[in-house]
Amino acid sequence: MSSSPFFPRSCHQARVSIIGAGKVGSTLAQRVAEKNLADVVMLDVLEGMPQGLALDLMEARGVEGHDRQIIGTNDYDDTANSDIVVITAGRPRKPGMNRDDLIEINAKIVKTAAKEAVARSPEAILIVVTNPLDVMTYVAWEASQLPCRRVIGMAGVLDAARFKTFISMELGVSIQDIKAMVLGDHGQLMVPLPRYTTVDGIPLMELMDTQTIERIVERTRNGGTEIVELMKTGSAYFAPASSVSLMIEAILLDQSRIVPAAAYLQGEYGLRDLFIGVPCQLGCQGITQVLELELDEGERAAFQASAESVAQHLKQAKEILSGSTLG
Ligand SMILES: NC(=O)C1=CN([C@@H]2O[C@H](COP(=O)(O)OP(=O)(O)OC[C@H]3O[C@@H](n4cnc5c(N)ncnc54)[C@H](O)[C@@H]3O)[C@@H](O)[C@H]2O)C=CC1
Ligand SMILES: O=C([O-])CC(=O)C(=O)O
Repeated sequence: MSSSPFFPRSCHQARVSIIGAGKVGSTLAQRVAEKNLADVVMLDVLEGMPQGLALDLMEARGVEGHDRQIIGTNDYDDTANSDIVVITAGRPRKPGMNRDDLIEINAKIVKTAAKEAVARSPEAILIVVTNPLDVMTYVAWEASQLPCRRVIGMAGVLDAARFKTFISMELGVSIQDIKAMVLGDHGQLMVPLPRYTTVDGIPLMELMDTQTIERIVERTRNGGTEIVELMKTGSAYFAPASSVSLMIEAILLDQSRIVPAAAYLQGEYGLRDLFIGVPCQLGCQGITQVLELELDEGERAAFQASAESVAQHLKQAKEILSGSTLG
């Protein structure tokens, strides 16, 4: 077919595949397409559902005015040659549950999704969203057999966004002036770092008393739970989708941004062989650098406790996947 002047294509149209077209996946598809970052393929096990959502998003183009292609599918072949694969497939938690309660149900889903998607996009960068995040990122990495720096877990951008939100609400200042850092697992033991958090360069500790900071840190740790308890069915998806979209933008535009994300540690922070939230530099190769922050005694102990919890739950996931605890 001769190329038409009415349908220009750049020499490389970036393509993002999203495995799991539920709340987070479909909201992310909208963000990626409407920010004009990439064409999007949404895959789900439910027949017709990703196809219907994709058609709806295609029709929105008539108003939003972009030319991105959005495809819905149940077939992994349609995800081939993606630049980025995002895994959002799996169950969200219900009120009263911890994220770790999802290990059993989500480990097999994530393992299959990573294997099937990366087999068709061997050059892709893999971003994992499914909970429990740090453990599922490890499961996806092992299944995909990708180099570790091309597998990244999304949580820190979201946790830091929540920390920034609560600071901005407390001080009545624009969120644009706040920089916040959160380390550790995406769970009850996450480690928001007030010492590395600033408002237009002013250390947070000069603007708030210790008690107020402690209250905001606790609300940040409970950020996901607060929404689960309010919603009753399902969990947060607008801020999670925005957070993944920021990471996709950093990678596709090779922005060298520093964001907290779950990365594979190989001796950094004295830890090995696990994924956990640390400051990472993101570019077109994935994680180009893991930054090691100087931690004081309390911060180091909190990070260590967080890592121990991830290691313990990772062991549980490995046992489930090897079949040794299957009844
Ligand atoms: N890392 C983070 O910060 C966050 C993680 N999450 C997690 O993301 C996951 C998705 O959350 P939601 O989108 O709200 O859930 P959802 O239930 O709306 O969507 C999940 C989708 O996965 C699909 N799915 C299930 N098994 C599949 C398979 N084998 N292959 C392909 N698709 C499959 C389901 O049909 C469903 O459409 C949950 O595990 C949730 O806990 C959610 C928010 C933030
Ligand atoms: O709370 C949940 O289960 C979903 C999630 O990870 C979050 O919103 O932080």
